[in-house]
Amino acid sequence: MKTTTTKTSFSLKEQWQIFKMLIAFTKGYRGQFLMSFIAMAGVSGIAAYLPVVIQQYMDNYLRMGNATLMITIRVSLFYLVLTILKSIFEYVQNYLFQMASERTVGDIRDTLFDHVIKLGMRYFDQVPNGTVVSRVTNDTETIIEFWNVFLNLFNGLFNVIAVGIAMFTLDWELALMFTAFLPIILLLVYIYQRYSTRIYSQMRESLSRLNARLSESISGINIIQAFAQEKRMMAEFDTVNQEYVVARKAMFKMDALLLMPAINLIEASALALVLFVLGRQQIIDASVEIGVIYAFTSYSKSFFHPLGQMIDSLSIFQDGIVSGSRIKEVLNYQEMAPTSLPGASAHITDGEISVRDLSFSYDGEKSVLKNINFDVKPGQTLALVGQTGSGKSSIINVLMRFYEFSHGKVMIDGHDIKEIPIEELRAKMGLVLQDSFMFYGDIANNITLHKDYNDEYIQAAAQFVKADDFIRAIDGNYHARVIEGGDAFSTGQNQLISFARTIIREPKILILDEATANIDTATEQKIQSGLDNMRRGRTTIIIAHRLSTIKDADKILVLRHGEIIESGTHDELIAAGGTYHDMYQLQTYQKDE
Ligand SMILES: Nc1ncnc2c1ncn2[C@@H]1O[C@H](COP(=O)(O)OP(=O)(O)OP(=O)(O)O)[C@@H](O)[C@H]1O
Repeated sequence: MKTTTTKTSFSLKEQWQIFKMLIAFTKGYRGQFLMSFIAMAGVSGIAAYLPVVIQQYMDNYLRMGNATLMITIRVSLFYLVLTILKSIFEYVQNYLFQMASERTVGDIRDTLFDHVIKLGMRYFDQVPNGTVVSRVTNDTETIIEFWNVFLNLFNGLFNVIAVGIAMFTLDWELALMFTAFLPIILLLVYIYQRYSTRIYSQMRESLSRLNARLSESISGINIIQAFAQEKRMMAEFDTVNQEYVVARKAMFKMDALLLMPAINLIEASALALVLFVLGRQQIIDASVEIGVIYAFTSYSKSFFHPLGQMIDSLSIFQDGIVSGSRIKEVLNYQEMAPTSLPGASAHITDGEISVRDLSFSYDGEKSVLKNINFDVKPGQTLALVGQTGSGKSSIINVLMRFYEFSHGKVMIDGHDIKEIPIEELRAKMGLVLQDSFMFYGDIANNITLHKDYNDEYIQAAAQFVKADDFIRAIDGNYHARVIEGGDAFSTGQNQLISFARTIIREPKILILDEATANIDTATEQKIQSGLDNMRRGRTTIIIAHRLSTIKDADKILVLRHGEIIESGTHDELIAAGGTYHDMYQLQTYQKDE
């Protein structure tokens, strides 16, 4: 399945489906949207009625010369009350609409996050982090704008209806002249829609190229600087930036030409025509009511302007559809993280592992593990060695159930691994990776991961893995701030914290995937005693490139191209004089040199 779309134009049917998906999110807030539309109808009604109040005052009183002070005050007060009422309706309309659309989009964000956090690792292998972030933030933000399109759309519609009724009531012939301009507006909508779709899609594509270039540059900044690639990156960025500027220029040109100026022109023409007709009538029979002229002059603005806003919104509609399609795509991605079988209830008690005929592939095509068989008794240590890409981490990925496997059997304590609930599996298998991720918070939170352990327990865990000394030496001790990613501490210190995080959960099985690879040999020796403490009495699987660190393992498996090619203890493998022997010789030789 394709996971990231760059598609920016959609057929009507596709647009309708995306629209339906977005509309489904309004479910809990339809009452608010409805109330907002009712308030909007009120605003349009009052706005259309206000000129009638003035028109009647002018034609019935001023023109007739019978406007008393009392009448004038009454008309003014009436006008004032209507205006205040209109403002209240406007407030209700905007407040409810914005509230409902913010809440809807809040729900979309939650739904997206809840979905993404449960997705299988394959999704994250295929989709760059920046893209996932953009789906949950930028694309949902666009949906707020998208709802505003409907605000403008209904506003325009209510206005046309209310002003239309008012105009026809006042003078149907003049009203007909105004409405005769509507087909021109429709033509404008058609032309604008045709050009804007193309121009906006070009603009969005160049913006997404710009974002991609930017995020690539920032994530690879150390490599860019180390290899003196700044000039090339600047030139490439400038090219995509210029493309974006050109696309935006095209959009401004189109907007400047087609939007408000065109609407203003139509409005002025309609008004000119009406004035011409009224002027002629005045010359012929002096029957023109001055208030009607006033009313039609105000209507020309309120009739055509909301229509202009409606056209302006059309491009945002397209943006919303594109963002909606991306949101839909994420929600439709159904390859979830592996789960246990329904009703799974097995427990891990001793930590005995047995793997039979395990084959595994990430993409369903290329096998990265072929026919893997091994057993680890409780408390034993198994080491996996082999060249880069030989499949060591893939075995861990299968054991941790990060990826689903389709061939073979993995048993823990005699239970099929799929019969063990995922929570039980993750609670009893302690994983330490090469890069220990630190969460925003303090050291204690990073050890407990917000589970309820008391302070003594936290300290005991840190002492056990030899992390206590360094933690006590820093300001704030266990409550020292940790920034996301753990940049405040050294790699070794981060690793010690992650050991404490693992050991506090008292796992039955320990998995160390190059846990000391980023640490210098001197620090590694210090950390080693912490690691030895962790391993004692626990089934342990270790991946290590430095073979000196796994000499004491009960069994060593040597992998090549996803297959086990040698298996035995360090002494047995050295005696066998095979690949392990050569690897060990090479490392010892390099060290001696
Ligand atoms: N997430 C993934 N998606 C697709 N293929 C992958 C993925 N991770 C690893 N591979 C492929 O699977 C094979 C085995 O990789 P694996 O990471 O298990 O090797 P490794 O022995 O742990 O290597 P290293 O020592 O470099 O960590 C490699 O060919 C690799 O390209």
